[in-house]
Amino acid sequence: MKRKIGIVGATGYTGVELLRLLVSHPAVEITCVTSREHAGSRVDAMFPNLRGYLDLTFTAPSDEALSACDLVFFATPNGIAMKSAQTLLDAGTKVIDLAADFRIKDIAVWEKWYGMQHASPHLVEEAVYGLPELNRAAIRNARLVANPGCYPTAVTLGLLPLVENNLIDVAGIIADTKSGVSGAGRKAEVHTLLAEAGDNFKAYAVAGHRHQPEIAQTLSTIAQTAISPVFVPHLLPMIRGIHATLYAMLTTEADLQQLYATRYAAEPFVDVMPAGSHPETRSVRGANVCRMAIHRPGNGQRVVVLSVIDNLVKGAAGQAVQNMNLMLDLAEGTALQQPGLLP
Ligand SMILES: NC(=O)C1=CN([C@@H]2O[C@H](COP(=O)(O)OP(=O)(O)OC[C@H]3O[C@@H](n4cnc5c(N)ncnc54)[C@H](OP(=O)(O)O)[C@@H]3O)[C@@H](O)[C@H]2O)C=CC1
Ligand SMILES: CC(=O)N[C@@H](CCC(=O)OP(=O)(O)O)C(=O)O
Repeated sequence: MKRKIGIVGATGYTGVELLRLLVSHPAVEITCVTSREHAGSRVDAMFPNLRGYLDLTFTAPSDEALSACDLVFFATPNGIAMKSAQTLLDAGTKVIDLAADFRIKDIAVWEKWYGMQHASPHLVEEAVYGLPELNRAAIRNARLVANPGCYPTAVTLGLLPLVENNLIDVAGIIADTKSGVSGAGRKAEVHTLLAEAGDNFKAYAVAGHRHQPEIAQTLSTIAQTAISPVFVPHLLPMIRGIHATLYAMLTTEADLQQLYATRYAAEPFVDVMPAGSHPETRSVRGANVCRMAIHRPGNGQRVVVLSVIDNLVKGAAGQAVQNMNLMLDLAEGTALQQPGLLP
């Protein structure tokens, strides 16, 4: 029997990306999709790319209706999933939150960065951080998964082999990252207007961005020492994609190409390119892949890792489906095999 899936916030960019991926999934059936604004409208009237794939109408969010699902995705702003998660878990429904409600283990840190009181701090400890390349076994057994942020996915995967093997000066890590505007979601905001973001390029949140503590938490847990990297995001005049340029100083000599190739050899959704390559965001557009390349400029001690993802796929909905597959004991790559969309 197909598993019943619900999506809260199905009219947003990550919500409609979940729909695009899940309509071709052979083992699941989407049974409940919510929108407060568009309740009562047909999904394919709003998203014609889904015509012929989905015969469903948006409903207003209701914990009772969502509790009939085997698994529910929250593709909602921060602070929504934390209000419903306990009710759904009590009903035996698994939960994946694409927002940040369950990502940060230190509640005080979360409340500082997200500017609100946590509604279910007791669930944060139980929640598994949904980066399969790090936590696959725990995700398989989880009822509640915190899907990672988009920038943290690109940055963490790019740095993982160096940090796991204690090869770099962790005090000097710099994560210089750039995102397309879909990373900001579908809501109307001046800074994502074509006339503002198009033909323009700028850094933002240099003084502090909420993904910095998320990256710091993961890297610090791996290294078992406090790591607080410099993290600078930029807004690129494109729609999908994140490019992270990661800088660190080697403290121990190693064959980095071999190290990365070995670390990710069994990972279906991480691609380590040949030494000296330049991964492009368009090579992962629409694909659930983190593609990376390792550089040693001048063969010195400086390491530069280039890491690209589609923020809506490996950075959000694709990673969430990968986690769903693990949680429902399905083949991990089901519905996630599409290559990137060129040009
Ligand atoms: N965009 C990206 O690249 C990434 C986004 N994320 C995170 O995923 C989440 C969703 O992002 P994104 O799809 O971009 O967001 P959008 O702003 O595009 O969509 C938000 C969705 O949530 C619904 N919603 C808003 N408020 C509520 C509420 N109070 N209760 C129930 N539903 C609500 C909206 O529909 P309606 O108002 O009609 O109910 C809409 O469908 C966010 O937390 C974001 O930070 C994570 C990684 C990457
Ligand atoms: C370009 C852009 O605006 N990106 C967003 C990415 C954040 C995001 O998606 O939030 P979570 O991953 O934490 O849910 C930002 O910088 O706020």
